[in-house]
Amino acid sequence: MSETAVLQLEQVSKVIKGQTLLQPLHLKLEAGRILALCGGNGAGKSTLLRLAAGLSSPSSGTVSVLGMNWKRQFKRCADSIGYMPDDFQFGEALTAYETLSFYASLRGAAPARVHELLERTGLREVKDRKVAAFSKGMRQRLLFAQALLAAPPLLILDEPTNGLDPYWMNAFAELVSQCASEGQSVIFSTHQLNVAEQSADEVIFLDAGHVRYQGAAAPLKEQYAQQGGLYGAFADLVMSKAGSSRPAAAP
Ligand SMILES: Nc1ncnc2c1ncn2[C@@H]1O[C@H](COP(=O)(O)OP(=O)(O)OP(=O)(O)O)[C@@H](O)[C@H]1O
Repeated sequence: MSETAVLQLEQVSKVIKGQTLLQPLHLKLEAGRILALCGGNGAGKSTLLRLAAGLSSPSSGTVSVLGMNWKRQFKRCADSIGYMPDDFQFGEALTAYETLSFYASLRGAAPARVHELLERTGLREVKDRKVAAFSKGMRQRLLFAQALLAAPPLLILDEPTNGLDPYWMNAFAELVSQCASEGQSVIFSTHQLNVAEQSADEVIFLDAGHVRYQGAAAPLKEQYAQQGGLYGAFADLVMSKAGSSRPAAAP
């Protein structure tokens, strides 16, 4: 008997006002796997992640988390995910510690978890500083810590490395790999193919709502080893096609 997928999309599409943002797609993410969603601006990455996070309803098909349908078991699905949106404003009057403690109380996470995550995301030293004084990268790390609070089975991260410096971009890859080794599944979007290269087991290349590649990262990395790995693969399978979205960042 096959294991229940942590995230499953079956024949899912998204159409808004007659415009197809996402062509019908299937996706199955197993426990402990990391999936990178790569694509240029407007490719449909956030659209897909919002569907996975139950924040938007599919125009066709079904989205389920651990075999539960978002429509029928919203609360249990919501309790099973950690979500990091691509744009989010924290309450600026609170410190990093207060902010994370606030979300911890909403998610039922222990105070010790707040300290642990401040440490893991490099924010312990600045925990008593107001979030208003945080840089973009520090806010991103706080947002990432927020998603990890309840140690959910599924992490849905929209552009998690946006604004991170090279050290933290590398650290992000290590952090998600650690989450996966502890059994959590991760789906994240990125423009940075080097981040996908470092951490993803599986990749989806999206282009104007179309899936151009979906599958294991390893054979693609091997096939395009002489052309820069996943960057070379993306250049060949997406960027070289007429009418494709703009290039993603080079490694
Ligand atoms: N609510 C909406 N109504 C109409 N069009 C929308 C809506 N949300 C997104 N779109 C369009 O859907 C397409 C995909 O948007 P989406 O935000 O999913 O792309 P993305 O891959 O996350 O892009 P980026 O890398 O720039 O963040 C874009 O053309 C966008 O303009």
